[in-house]
Amino acid sequence: MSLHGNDRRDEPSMGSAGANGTVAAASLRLRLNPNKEHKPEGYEDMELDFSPNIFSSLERYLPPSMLNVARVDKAKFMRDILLKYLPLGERNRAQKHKEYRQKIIANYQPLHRELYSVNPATFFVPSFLKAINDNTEQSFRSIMSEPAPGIFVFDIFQPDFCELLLSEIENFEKWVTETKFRIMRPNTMNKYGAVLDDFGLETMLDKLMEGFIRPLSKVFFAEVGGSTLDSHHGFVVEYGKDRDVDLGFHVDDSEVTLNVCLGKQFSGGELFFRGVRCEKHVNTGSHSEEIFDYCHVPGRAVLHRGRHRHGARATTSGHRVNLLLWCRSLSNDFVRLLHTKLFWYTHYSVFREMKRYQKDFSGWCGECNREKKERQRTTIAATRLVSLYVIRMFRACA
Ligand SMILES: O=C(O)CCC(=O)C(=O)O
Ligand SMILES: [Fe+2]
Repeated sequence: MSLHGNDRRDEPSMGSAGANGTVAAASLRLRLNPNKEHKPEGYEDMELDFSPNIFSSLERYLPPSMLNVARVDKAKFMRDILLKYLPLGERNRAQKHKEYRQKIIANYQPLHRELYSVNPATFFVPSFLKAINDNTEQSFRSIMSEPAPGIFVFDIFQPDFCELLLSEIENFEKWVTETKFRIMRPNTMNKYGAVLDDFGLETMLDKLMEGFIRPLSKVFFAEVGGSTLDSHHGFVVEYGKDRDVDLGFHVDDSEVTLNVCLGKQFSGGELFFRGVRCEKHVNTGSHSEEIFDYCHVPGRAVLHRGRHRHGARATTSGHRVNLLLWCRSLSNDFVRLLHTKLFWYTHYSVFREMKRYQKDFSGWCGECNREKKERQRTTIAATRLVSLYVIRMFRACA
């Protein structure tokens, strides 16, 4: 079992927290709880080291005195805090990656500019759009099926959008071949595919996550950080002849994963799911009720927890391209970590690191859940035994 990740891991380092609901980070202080009334600003148009969404969600943790200062000062304040806890190696890596991206963006000419910002009416099928606009659990359920617990399936993209995106990807790959540019693949398990964020689609995908996937995750995956998704890794995987064949059993480096088939014609390539597991239980066996296979349909999305173990079977003919959006929750957990003295941060999810310090994930890990039930059964059985014993004692004395 592998963590299907594109990022490295680092060890936590320690620091100190203040006593009054704010964190002393040298002279920098953040609130312990977010100010829910405060409406954060957008940071999309600014040159920042982290995703604009992270700044928007972190803004709710600013001390009251900072809330009304100029946006650029708020951004600087938050950037300083984030950089302070980003390990040096990680900071260098992030800088190199930024330069890599800038080189691509300066040289690659997009084919379909209309893809680079979200246009709901041309991107999404009307049923999906209506459900998102209605924004209720009932409206979401009306367009979704849940063929296995925690796996949601629904139509999302219009065929024309899928075609346009496929042709943009082909155009990018043509450019890569012609210029012999050495691109980074989406992650360690793929030899093919491309990172959409690297050639200009990051802002569009951020909007897709923020406006269309977070509302769903807030309802269905709140216990794993679904309501605070604030950054993503967006890429396509490609299977078929001269491409990847299949994908091994893994968990994603995400809190919530959106997987949409863009096309084209293919057979095989089914996803197989085998239950949700925390870090400790990731290699445990699966139970019959956790076994679920799913066949991809172009334009259709599968939404699941990143910790829902899965893999993809061989694509036996044709060519399959899927869009993957690994959605992550960084800032809220970053603040909580500051307050719990675990002053540690990298641009991948701190939420998952926190799990190393927690023990019971029975809310979503199948195995923790079973262990908890087992503990409850044992406790009940023991209590009964003791009661029986006491009753017998009582009767014997009477
Ligand atoms: O091929 C697929 O549909 C699965 C891809 C996947 O699970 C991943 O990239 O994390
Ligand atoms: Fe995956």
